[in-house]
Amino acid sequence: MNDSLPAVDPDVAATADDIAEMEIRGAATIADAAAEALARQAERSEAASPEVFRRQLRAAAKTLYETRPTAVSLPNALRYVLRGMSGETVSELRASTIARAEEFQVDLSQAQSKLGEIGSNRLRDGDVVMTHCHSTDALSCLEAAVEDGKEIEAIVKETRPRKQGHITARQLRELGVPVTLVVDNAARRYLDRADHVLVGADSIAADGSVINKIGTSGLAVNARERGVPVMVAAQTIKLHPDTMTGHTVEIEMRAEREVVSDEQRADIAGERADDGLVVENPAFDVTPPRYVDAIVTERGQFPPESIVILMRELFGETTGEPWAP
Ligand SMILES: O=C(COP(=O)(O)O)[C@H](O)[C@H](O)COP(=O)(O)O
Repeated sequence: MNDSLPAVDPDVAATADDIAEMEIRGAATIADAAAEALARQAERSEAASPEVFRRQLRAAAKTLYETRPTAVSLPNALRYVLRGMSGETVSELRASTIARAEEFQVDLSQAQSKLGEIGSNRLRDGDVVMTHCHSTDALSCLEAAVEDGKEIEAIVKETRPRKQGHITARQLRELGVPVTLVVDNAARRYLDRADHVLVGADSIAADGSVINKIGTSGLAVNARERGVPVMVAAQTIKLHPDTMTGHTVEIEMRAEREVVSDEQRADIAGERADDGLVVENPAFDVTPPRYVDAIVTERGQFPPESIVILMRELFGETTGEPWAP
């Protein structure tokens, strides 16, 4: 049924471009923007029939879905909004879609606050927390701890190649948290000072594996070796339902220019042709459950091995593609 889906609203196309180019990034923020884009598509639609309206919304969902493959919050958001599209007329469909998108956005924000309260209970006054990348779910835990009056210090990994650690450092400084910014290679050395490693997630698999920014798995292994507990802050929108039926999570490979410029590549390649030089840039990696101490969600904290129970409760066994009729 996806043949000849109609063109999407320019705002939807712009949101899709922003997600692909990482102007909009981070799993929760992507989900929020995707729900918002579907609402815009519904609002602007001039469909002459309910069937045309539904096809436009499916086309918008497909365009958004195809931007980045790893954060499951994106298809989960699209599926949630499209499943709430109901009514016999275009105006009923429009109203239900917009209402459902708004409900999703409100739930997302409330889940993050709730998760933050739960996660902050793991943090004690005076704790030092090491972070990786930039996660709004992880920051929610730190913010709640600070609001509770706890003195928290942060060691923030830079997170090459895109340096999302700078965003984390800036937001932590806004909260008044003392920050030590370190390059990724310094993480093991600074783990000696850390009481927790705190990261977010793009997807959580049914076996409790955590898919997050490249470098998370190495950090978790080092933390285990150093005896530092690893806490993953992830709303249930990050649970990947397809992994219950054996599917794996696709790891996004991004452009080599994020790692080396054309000039740098030419310099490395030297006199030889480029063929022998390969630059790989995986954006995410998989941390096995044995290196994770707790997954903190808005439904409570879970040992990674038991997350599948929550996943079954929330998603059932079947999912399907977000835009499937
Ligand atoms: O890996 C990243 C972002 O990767 P990118 O910068 O490539 O999108 C974040 O840790 C998760 O998405 C969780 O973020 P949040 O808690 O905000 O959902």
